[in-house]
Amino acid sequence: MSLPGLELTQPSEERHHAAAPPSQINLPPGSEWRFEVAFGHSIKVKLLTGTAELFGTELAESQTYTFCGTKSAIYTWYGCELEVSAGETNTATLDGVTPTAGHGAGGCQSEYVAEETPMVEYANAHFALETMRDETQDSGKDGPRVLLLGPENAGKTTVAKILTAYATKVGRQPIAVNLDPSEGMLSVPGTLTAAAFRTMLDIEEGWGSSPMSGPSSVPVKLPLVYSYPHPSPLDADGSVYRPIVSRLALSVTGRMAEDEDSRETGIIVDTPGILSSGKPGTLEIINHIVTEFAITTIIVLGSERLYSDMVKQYDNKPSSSASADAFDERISVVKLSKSGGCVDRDAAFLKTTREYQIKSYFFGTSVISPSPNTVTLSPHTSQLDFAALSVYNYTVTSADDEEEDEYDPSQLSMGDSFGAGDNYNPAESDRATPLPGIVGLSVDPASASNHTGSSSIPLKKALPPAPQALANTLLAITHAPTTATPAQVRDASIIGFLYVASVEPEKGKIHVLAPVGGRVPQRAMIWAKRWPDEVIGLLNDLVGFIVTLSAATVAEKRSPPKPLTFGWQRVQLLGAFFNGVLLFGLGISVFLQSIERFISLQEVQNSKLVLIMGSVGFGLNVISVLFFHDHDHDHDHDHDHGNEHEQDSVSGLDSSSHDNSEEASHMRDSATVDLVEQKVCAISGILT
Ligand SMILES: Nc1ncnc2c1ncn2[C@@H]1O[C@H](COP(=O)(O)OP(=O)(O)OP(=O)(O)O)[C@@H](O)[C@H]1O
Repeated sequence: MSLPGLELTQPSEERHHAAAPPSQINLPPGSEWRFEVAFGHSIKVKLLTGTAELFGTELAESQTYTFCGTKSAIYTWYGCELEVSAGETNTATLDGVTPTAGHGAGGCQSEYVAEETPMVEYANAHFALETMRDETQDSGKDGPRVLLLGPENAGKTTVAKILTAYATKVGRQPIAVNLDPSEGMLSVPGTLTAAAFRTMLDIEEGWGSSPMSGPSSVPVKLPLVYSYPHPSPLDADGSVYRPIVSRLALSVTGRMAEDEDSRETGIIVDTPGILSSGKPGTLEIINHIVTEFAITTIIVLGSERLYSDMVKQYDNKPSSSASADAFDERISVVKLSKSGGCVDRDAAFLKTTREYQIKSYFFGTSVISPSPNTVTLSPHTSQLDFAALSVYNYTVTSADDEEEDEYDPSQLSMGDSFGAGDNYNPAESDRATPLPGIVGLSVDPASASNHTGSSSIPLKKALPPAPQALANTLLAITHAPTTATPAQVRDASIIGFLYVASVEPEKGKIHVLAPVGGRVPQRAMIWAKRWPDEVIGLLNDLVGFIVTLSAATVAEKRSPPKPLTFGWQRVQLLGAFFNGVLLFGLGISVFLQSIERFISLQEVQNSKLVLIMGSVGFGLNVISVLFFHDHDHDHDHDHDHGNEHEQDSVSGLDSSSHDNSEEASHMRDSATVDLVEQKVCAISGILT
């Protein structure tokens, strides 16, 4: 909307694309350059001289890094010079966000140099942890287990990244754990993850990428993912969150027991800001995490009150580790300053970030800004019979939203958690033993039994007809078999995700987008009905993006030519064979002509036959090449062909291959082919 005379119109395309000239930024030692870039616009940053790091990960000199939709900072210990220039402005990236280039260097919305930073404190925290790690080598005890607490936007994730990056830089292998379902670490939002970091983090991508994101210049990390499709840990009074945290802690402890490097280095746990809000139930969840991960160091950021509470509750108390008594292992509570650079991210920015995480899971990082370092992926569409799927849905009440789902415990089978063959014991898994010496946080046994009883796992199987609400949401494919009990489904780790593009209840079909081709694994799935929020028209939004990419990215990346289908390969091989015969025949013919007078006429006739055969071969080869291009072109635009492609992907690979994540990643790598053709094909398939 515009007001006449005030020129409050939408910024023009020209203004979007007006590239600011490259700026040079000189950073004195111990300072940082803070910058904010809007979604849809990108900036390019190059380190010209000196050394610099982004949240602990060092920038390479003369390498161009592209940033888009980010609020970040580049710090230097010894001083450096940066060159900042405008990148591309992509108008077809993300829905609901108008790409705007700001007035800062390179089109940043905001950018400035800050000389007061808490980086020395953070580095000291790292060296203190290093001292503890060194002690583990001699004594045999486990490395430090660090818990980061603080309100929202206090910089917890940033400190987790810095401590992880510094640890990997000195050759350690920390296990980073993300317990914040509102943002995914190496995964989509709505998950709790853990990953062992042996190699550097990704400057542009934050934590980096997993093998499911395709090839990457930075070594990929393999995360362990559990589904928690709720925005807050307090949903259902933590009765869903706590068992999943226990499960994750069990896996992390198991890894530490088997991996000497991880055991020595320890773990770094990032938490959601709501745990530090003082709301009812938050202290119980903090206690659960401290107990399950046998935390030894609690770092509090940006809240004096929380720090004081934590000191009272935990400081100098023995940790819950089995070896705590033997080594006299005690918890220490530490306060670190919140960086002045921490910015509040509004709801729209966070929503767009989540959308980007989901889109990039399926389409690659180039979905946000095509650049040489981004990856373009090619997901597959398929049509599934809903009745053949085993889809589970959490039927719980949100902390913020009282009217919710059809939670009716009577509908949940009593045998679900204690059924034959199910050895799950909620008393063990859901409740952590309170820390010795810690009082005041024990949970009321009545309320505990409310959530640990056999009928309390609020997971219900979604029965046909397929609910319309499935559209535009994610399905998490678990490792649990389709016959698993709700407890097993909840406790199972995740293989991958499907995006439900549309639902046809009358036909009992759903159209899904999968990161890899082939048959969808026959496993139990968890429907992310509540969280992450709907991503409307994931496919439709991308049509414009694909067109843009066809000109920019595909040409730039010079992707390898699409391999021929087997039938056309045979035609071309035949043509090549005839070509060979032609050349050979030509040679023979010339030879025979030259000695014609010495041999019989019949042989000369034969040489002419060879010549004709060769000509036919040449013609066939030319036709096959021409036809291949025609076919390729048709493939892009023909709806029917899209349907054939869809059928192929449904009846393709056996599901067992999906169990192995490395295999899946390999499949994913091989699926990184010409985007334009495959995407249009996928879209034509999904729209019909
Ligand atoms: N020194 C800094 N300069 C510029 N931006 C920063 C700095 N430190 C953190 N930020 C940015 O501030 C925002 C909030 O930081 P961060 O995500 O680390 O907070 P958090 O406590 O983990 O938040 P939440 O609890 O909401 O997940 C992020 O976008 C982060 O990149």
